[in-house]
Amino acid sequence: MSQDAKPIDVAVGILMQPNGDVLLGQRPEGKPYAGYWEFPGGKVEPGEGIFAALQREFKEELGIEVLDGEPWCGVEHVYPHAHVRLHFYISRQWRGEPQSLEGQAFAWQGSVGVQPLLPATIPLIQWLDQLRYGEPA
Ligand SMILES: Nc1nc2c([nH]c(=O)n2[C@H]2C[C@H](O)[C@@H](COP(=O)(O)OP(=O)(O)OP(=O)(O)O)O2)c(=O)[nH]1
Repeated sequence: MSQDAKPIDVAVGILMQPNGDVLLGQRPEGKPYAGYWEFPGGKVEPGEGIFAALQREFKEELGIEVLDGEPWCGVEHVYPHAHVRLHFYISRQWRGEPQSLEGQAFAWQGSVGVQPLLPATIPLIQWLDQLRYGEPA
């Protein structure tokens, strides 16, 4: 895909527990960057709102209903396979217990220790630590 192509919008959700733990998932076989860790989410469909896409993806992948989401930050990244515009939301309220409906591995993480992470997601981890634990002294 050409780097000039219009970016693809992707809705991404960071589920955050009261203790600050966040949920990561591992990309399945058959997708670009299979085995890499990411925050759950996926491409926004034509005519779909970003938060609606996020709710749909969480229903499909994890079987939960995301009840609220605060837009947090946007990141654009050009991969060899696609030019993506990622819309990250932080969600603290959902209904149901996450289950792996599409065979992916998921992990709740405090300080994120799973590796490797998708390149565009790497900077988020430090920003997230600043959000959860404050600026380093
Ligand atoms: N979900 C998610 N996607 C991310 C993150 N970081 C990052 O660069 N991406 C990129 C990888 C992909 O190019 C794109 C998401 O597309 P995808 O292929 O996983 O989406 P999808 O589930 O809708 O895929 P499909 O229906 O086409 O199979 O966003 C992240 O933290 N979470």
